[in-house]
Amino acid sequence: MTTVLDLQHVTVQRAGRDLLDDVSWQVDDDQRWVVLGPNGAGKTTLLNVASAQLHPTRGTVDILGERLGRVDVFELRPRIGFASSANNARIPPTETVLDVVLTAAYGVTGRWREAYEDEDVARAHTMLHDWRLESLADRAFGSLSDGERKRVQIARAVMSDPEILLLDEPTANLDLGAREELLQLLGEYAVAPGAPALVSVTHHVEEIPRNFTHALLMKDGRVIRQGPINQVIISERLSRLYDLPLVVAETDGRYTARADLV
Ligand SMILES: Nc1ncnc2c1ncn2[C@@H]1O[C@H](COP(=O)(O)OP(=O)(O)OP(=O)(O)O)[C@@H](O)[C@H]1O
Repeated sequence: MTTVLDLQHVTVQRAGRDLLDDVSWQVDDDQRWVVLGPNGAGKTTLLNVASAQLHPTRGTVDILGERLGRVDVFELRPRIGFASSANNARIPPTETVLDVVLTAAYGVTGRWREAYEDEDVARAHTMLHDWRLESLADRAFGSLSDGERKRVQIARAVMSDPEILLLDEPTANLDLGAREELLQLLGEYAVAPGAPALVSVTHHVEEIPRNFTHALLMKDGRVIRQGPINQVIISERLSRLYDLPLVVAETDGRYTARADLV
């Protein structure tokens, strides 16, 4: 077991506000985390720190054994997979799905004059197969549905064989079928041999994939609770998080929540 993320007393201040407030959190390589919390809780800010995009105002951040502030982030970032809708804007809409995934091997978006190794092309096809994108290989990224784009973002993030994979709301805006398809893939990936540590931000307990092991609850920039998922995603804890009486249930590794307002 290796610790891949280690945040100690991390505070991020912007415009006089604490977006993160004294956050301490450790992720080991065999753990799969879900991060849950209301709008504005600081979840995306936390992922931005964990992906070496943002430095803390106070506290220490070690990612893959390297201390932020001491390491060259341009060497560190290729070791971190980060799939987020915010990255969509960087992908040229005319780029083919195959090229969107393939260019990840070179840390660029937009194919230009790179010469690709056969090995990389073969790996890109494997990624398309694993994330059920093979039939879309030649389609322009800009022509895809939201569900297809989400899978392309993840395939791209996984292409460079990251040591930690961060997912920001991977199932947001998906219809029921697309959501369930992606949750199935993520649940399988969570236990796939050689899969990296996973951290997935979500708004809904229904969107937690199977086989996730840990949960972190956030509110107002602070960690409210963290630990093994079956001790955190429970009625009492979520009711406190959302200031609402909630009934949380787990069936076959999937969760549901509803207000208990009868
Ligand atoms: N650069 C910034 N300057 C000032 N405030 C910011 C900045 N970036 C984010 N915030 C604020 O910090 C808070 C946390 O934002 P963040 O995006 O991390 O929350 P979140 O939990 O991901 O929210 P959501 O679920 O709505 O996506 C929000 O109130 C947001 O408005």
